[in-house]
Amino acid sequence: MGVKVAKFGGSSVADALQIEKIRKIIKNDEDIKYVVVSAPGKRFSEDSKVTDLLYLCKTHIEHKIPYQQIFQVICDRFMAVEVNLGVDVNLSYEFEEIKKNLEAGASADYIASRGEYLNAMLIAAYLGYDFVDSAKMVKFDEKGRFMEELTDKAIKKELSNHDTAVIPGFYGSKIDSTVKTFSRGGSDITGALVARAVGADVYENWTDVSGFLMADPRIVKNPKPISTVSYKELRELSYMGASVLHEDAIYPARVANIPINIRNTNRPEDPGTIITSEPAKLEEGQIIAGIAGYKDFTVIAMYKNLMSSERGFIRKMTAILEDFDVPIEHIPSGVDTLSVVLDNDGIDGKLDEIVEEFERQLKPDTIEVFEDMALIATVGHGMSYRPGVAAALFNALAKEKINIRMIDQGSSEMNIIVGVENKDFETAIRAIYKAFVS
Ligand SMILES: Nc1ncnc2c1ncn2[C@@H]1O[C@H](COP(=O)(O)OP(=O)(O)O)[C@@H](O)[C@H]1O
Ligand SMILES: N[C@@H](CC(=O)OP(=O)(O)O)C(=O)O
Repeated sequence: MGVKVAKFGGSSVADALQIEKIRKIIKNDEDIKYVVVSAPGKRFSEDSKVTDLLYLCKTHIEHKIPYQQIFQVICDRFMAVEVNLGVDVNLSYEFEEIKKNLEAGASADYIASRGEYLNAMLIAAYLGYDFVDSAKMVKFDEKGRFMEELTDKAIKKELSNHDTAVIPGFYGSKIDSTVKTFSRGGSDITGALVARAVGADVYENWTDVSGFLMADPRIVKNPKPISTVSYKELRELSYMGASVLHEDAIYPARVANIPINIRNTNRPEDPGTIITSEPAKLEEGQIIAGIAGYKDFTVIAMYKNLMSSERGFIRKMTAILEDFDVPIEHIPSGVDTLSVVLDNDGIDGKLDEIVEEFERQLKPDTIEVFEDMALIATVGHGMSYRPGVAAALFNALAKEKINIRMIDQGSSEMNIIVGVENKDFETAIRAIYKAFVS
């Protein structure tokens, strides 16, 4: 008998009906010993995720606006699940505790984490599994940086006392015991950490699509599924916006060589996508594994005569951004040109000051700023050393009259990233998909 870790995302645990589906999945596979769950997600497209409602309570309190009505909506959702599953976990006590902490000024991370906490308690009671709080196992230092080794040891130690357990995803605790969350979508990371610590044979990630698709199904109609893909290809796609798996969930599985299997809770008969160190198995004639991207970047493009022979240009540029505490996404460069791609959230309103500082310290001949840009990555090991791939991609975009503002090809030749205007994002993805896949 083996050991599997199964993570169920928000849509898979959105209400009692969905939780009944996951019970069937678990009962049909005795190897699923450890279950990681998210907070209830959307039940239909206009619905709210519990995590979003929890953050909303916190912002209401910060702005001294009554939060009780939103909190009641959250309580009602959990109470309906408790009644419909026929379990009793003393929710009214839990709600009172959360309310008390909220009013005493508990952090946004604490309040956001309660969705996973309450859902895991309910699901553990329903499955007859132990509830094990992640705050005991997933550790962050005093600055909020994730502590990999300590976490691995703590999970191993704690779970050695439990044959079967339900564990809330998304959060852990700092050394001072306060709650700290991963970034949004972080339950995928918790699942991977548990899989690594218990030496799972496979890490199953259950969601609402039958695996990784070659493009975002909200943009491309019926994109082809990917049956197998490598950790590296998947990390590129996740990092570039394919939200089905958090980009940081890949590392823990990869170091322990644990295959990740993306599955659909609503269609458990589908095999989904298997992720290992092997490159994507492509159909005859197909050269890419997938396309992903996201919006809201700024590109600052500089030209300076003889830039290529100037010493320290890039160092000075990165030092300026470090001083402003702005992370860099990409640095595409030409002979005497250098662009830097920044995430708008990361710029945090400091664009004018950054440009001024670039002008003062770097003295470029020209400096251009392109706001409202989107980045699109076309990814696949099959692209390496194959002539004509970039040309086919640029032709596809030219045919749609889309301006490419920036091009960046990773040294592995496993991806080509193009920058286009936000307004062209969806059309560009469809054009690339059409050129390479259908
Ligand atoms: N390449 C892709 N393949 C599959 N799904 C994708 C892709 N890109 C974006 N998605 C979206 O990711 C969603 C699943 O991720 P998410 O909403 O985080 O699920 P969960 O709540 O189960 O964690 C899908 O419903 C789909 O709309
Ligand atoms: N509930 C958290 C964490 C998470 O991973 O959720 P999901 O599995 O639904 O993406 C969020 O909404 O960010």
